[in-house]
Amino acid sequence: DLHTGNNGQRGTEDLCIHRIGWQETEGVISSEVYEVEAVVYQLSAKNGETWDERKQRRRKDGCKVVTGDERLSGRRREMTGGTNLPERRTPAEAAAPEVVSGGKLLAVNLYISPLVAKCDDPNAMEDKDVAEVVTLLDRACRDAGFFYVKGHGIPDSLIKEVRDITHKFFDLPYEEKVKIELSNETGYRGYQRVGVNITKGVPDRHEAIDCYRELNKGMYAGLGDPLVGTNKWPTDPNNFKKLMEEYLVLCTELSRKIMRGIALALGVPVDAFEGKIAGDPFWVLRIIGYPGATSISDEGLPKNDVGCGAHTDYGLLTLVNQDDDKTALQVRNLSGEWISAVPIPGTFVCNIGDMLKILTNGIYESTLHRVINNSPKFRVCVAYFYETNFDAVISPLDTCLKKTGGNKKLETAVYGEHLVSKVTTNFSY
Ligand SMILES: N=C(N)NCCCC[C@H](N)C(=O)O
Ligand SMILES: O=C(O)CCC(=O)C(=O)O
Ligand SMILES: [Fe+2]
Repeated sequence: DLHTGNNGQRGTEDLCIHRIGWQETEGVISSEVYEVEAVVYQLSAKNGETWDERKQRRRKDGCKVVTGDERLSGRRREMTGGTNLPERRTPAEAAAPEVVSGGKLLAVNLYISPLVAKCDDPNAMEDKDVAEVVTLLDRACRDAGFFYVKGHGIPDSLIKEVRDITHKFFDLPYEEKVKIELSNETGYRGYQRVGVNITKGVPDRHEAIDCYRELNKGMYAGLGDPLVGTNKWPTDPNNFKKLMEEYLVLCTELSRKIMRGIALALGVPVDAFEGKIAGDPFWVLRIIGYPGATSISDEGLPKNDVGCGAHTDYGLLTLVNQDDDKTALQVRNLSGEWISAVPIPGTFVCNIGDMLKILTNGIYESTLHRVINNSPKFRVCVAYFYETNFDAVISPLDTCLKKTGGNKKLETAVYGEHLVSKVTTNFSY
């Protein structure tokens, strides 16, 4: 961390600049992301005080310590070289919470806590903080198809624990992991080794545990039968299942709230994505590991380094919990360029799925994305997919149809059929 400012002589604030993310190729850092914390105070520093002592004393003195999120509305700025410090921003600039990567607008970085707190309140939109989140959410979904959320209420410690336990599982020997192997007989639930999952005919360089919400045989007139089975949780690490189940509950509730925000953003009733559409949401959890990059295979041939080929997700909204220290997820923007989703600790990367694209008649695009782990280190990602009701019949919402000129751009889909057709063709057997 770098500290700058006026060293407490007589001014009003110090800036504490943390490096919170960086992009690394073969050990060479090409870009870095910083966050700025401002410490507002009136007192001058005492001689010999350390930064932390000073901060503590100011807190005690009733001075306000504000974080980058409160002060800069979550604005992040990517810089190259890592030698320049971000300049001070005007309040107007501070209110523009975009994430920039390689000089381009990548996504909107949303501090969604007002929405999380008030989305079930009938007058939520009268709250100016909620209205602001909703405006930004609309912009994110329209222009980027993809955004980061912070202020979501899921403890950072839990988010990190979920990744840590995932690393522990993938570190186990193959014989241990394959005990919970996925097959068509397990309802496509369980562990798949590297190369078994395929995207557009090409094996992906990832291993994973796939989990789905429970389905019983014959439910929905048998629509879900290929996915019937109980989830195959590892027994080692021993608290794996418990932790993931706790996490699933929180992700489901958070997603429902974000979908309320998206409904407000679209100008449809706040509960438009509940009831028949997603009042009984299906979910998918993929616990994924991507081996570190090795550019040459044992046979001396260049290796396929694509961790997951370009695809869109199938449902409404995806919450991606990714390792903090490797940049691997890439998102294609509206101009067709691939942009890296540099990790921002404590955030989820959210992207829009196929069902939301249909519901909005294309106002929101389902985001094409892929994963390339160029880091020499093993990367994990725990992706939570919030989907519609399994048997939901999905076609554009009236308001969205009107807004887009009245012509249906996409075929009506039954979510469960879409999911089953994807899952049953995703494996190399
Ligand atoms: N449940 C979801 N969304 N899973 C996404 C997996 C994407 C890769 C898959 N092989 C494919 O081709 O779709
Ligand atoms: O690993 C990631 O960051 C994203 C994974 C993903 O896109 C998926 O599983 O659908
Ligand atoms: Fe995906």
